[in-house]
Amino acid sequence: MCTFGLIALVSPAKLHLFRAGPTNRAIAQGLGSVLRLTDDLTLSPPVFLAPMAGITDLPFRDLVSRFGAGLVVSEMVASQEMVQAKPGTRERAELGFGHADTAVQLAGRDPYWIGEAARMVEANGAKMIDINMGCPAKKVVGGLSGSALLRDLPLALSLIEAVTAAVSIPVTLKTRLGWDDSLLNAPELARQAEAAGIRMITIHGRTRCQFYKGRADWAAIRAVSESVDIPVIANGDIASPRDARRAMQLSGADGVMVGRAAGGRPWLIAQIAADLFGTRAPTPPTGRALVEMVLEHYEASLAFYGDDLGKRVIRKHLGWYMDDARTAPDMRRAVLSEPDPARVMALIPDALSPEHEAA
Ligand SMILES: Cc1cc2nc3c(=O)[nH]c(=O)nc-3n(C[C@H](O)[C@H](O)[C@H](O)COP(=O)(O)O)c2cc1C
Repeated sequence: MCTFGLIALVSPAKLHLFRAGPTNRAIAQGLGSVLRLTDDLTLSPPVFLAPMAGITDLPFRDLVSRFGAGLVVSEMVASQEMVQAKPGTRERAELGFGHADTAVQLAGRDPYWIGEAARMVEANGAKMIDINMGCPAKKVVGGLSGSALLRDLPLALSLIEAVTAAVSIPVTLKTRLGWDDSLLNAPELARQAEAAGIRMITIHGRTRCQFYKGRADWAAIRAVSESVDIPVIANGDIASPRDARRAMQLSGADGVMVGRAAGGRPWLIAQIAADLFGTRAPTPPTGRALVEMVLEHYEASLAFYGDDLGKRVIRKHLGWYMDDARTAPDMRRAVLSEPDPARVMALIPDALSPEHEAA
């Protein structure tokens, strides 16, 4: 099932669907909803699903794509581990059927391995590669990848160059405002990245040392928007169309990327896009339609990972679906503690029904 290499071959290219005009920023802020990354690749609408390890796997990306998203990004894939086929790594880069609007995100600290991984991802049929220079986790930073690269721009640049030299598909970058308040060097990194061929940059409006504390500073992203001509995407704490509008205004960015708030609400990206860019508004499912969607997500997870891992991975999504449905605590506990997938599926209709809402 997780046949890296086979699945992607049948992804139809959903490119060239929109006409793009002269400059990205003018289009995104004025005429409409198209970002041109290269002559061959446009993204529309510029409202994207953020990469989230353990969350944005193929079943979830697929669901979000079906509601509508200009781009969905895979979980971060460690380059060397992927090339060496370490268990679990290649599944993260799976593209699935029918969705060309997926970027595979690579993390790495060695130009050789990240270049090899990029070649592999392109050969598998990906249309875009994103490089992770934002992950704050100690394990990643300790290995000198993720946001640690903000403290070593020459290494960051050599990784970017290794990827852009290895592939002909567009390469993008995701990072933070800087390492800490005394090193807010995202604009410098963005300028160097643009010169090295990066086609779009996403900025999470926090520093590495903030991890996820405080609020994302959308206004601080403006320094990056004003430093480069490539599209800039604002990220961090965007949970509604109102937030997205404000983030775009304050940051001067060309689009937004939404992470945590999409958990349990796979339609949120499409809702934001409809509000900001006038694309087709999704109908958030309720009642029977919601139950069917959640059951389908559950089954997709079991099919993708196998029952044992699948039932564990999907549990956090079930928790978010139940948060959104305001499921009563006892019912919630029953669903989340049930080990048998068939019994979980039998409980889902009740758990998501209004009678089991918390008082
Ligand atoms: C559980 C989790 C996993 C994440 N994994 C990744 C990742 O693999 N790559 C990455 O660039 N960012 C990762 N992020 C950061 C998100 O992409 C995003 O930048 C951050 O959550 C802020 O956006 P949000 O407030 O919309 O969630 C992760 C965040 C969370 C919460």
